Amino acid sequence: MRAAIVFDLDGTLVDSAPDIAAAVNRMLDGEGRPALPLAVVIGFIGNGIPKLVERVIAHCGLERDRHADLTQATLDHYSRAASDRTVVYPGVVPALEELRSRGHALGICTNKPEAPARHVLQALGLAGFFDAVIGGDTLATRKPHPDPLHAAYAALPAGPRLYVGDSEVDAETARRAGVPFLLFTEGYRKSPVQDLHHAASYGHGAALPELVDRVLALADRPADGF
Ligand SMILES: O=C(O)COP(=O)(O)O
Ligand SMILES: [Mg+2]
Repeated sequence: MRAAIVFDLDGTLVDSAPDIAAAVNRMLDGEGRPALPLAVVIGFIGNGIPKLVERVIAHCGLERDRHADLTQATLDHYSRAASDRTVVYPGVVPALEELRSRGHALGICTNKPEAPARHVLQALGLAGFFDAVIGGDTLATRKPHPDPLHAAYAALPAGPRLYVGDSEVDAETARRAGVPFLLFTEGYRKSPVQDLHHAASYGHGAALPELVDRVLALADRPADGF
């Protein structure tokens, strides 16, 4: 069965938080503010850069009416260094190779803006796996709105659909799109696994190909009601 499998990017395929935190901290440095620890910035990731900056502003007590220019400054810093410290999670490359060799079509639906998302995919050697890349600024809406996910499937050949992600936002997006969700448990999730609506979960990329088979087989049985 050839499926259309769409992946989230940050915290699912790549550990990009160190570069995101570096961009935030360069912006804060420009404001004369101290750097934030990585763990704090990770807690702000998931809804795209504008929301991330809104959370930084609230956390640091910066002026809220600076949101537009602080977002632009963060994006500028990030765009200049989006792949310096970002790494692909273990097992992801062989898993993507295996999924492609089984004939599945792969896509990306991320809240990261599309340009840096494409840059990161290219720089880390992942771009060739994906036939669709939808970023946080590709459409007028972003996750958890289901439209970006629908747009990713629309750009792939028809087939059973799966979404793979790491966060509350991804689980909610899949739920709203009516698509089974595979949860990567080692990304930037904030709540316990059981609080996220998901069909299956995994903690290492190597588990993905078999898990995809299992969830596709389940989804094929109408009584399971995904
Ligand atoms: O940019 C973000 O906030 C999150 O990006 P993601 O959707 O790839 O996890
Ligand atoms: Mg993510």
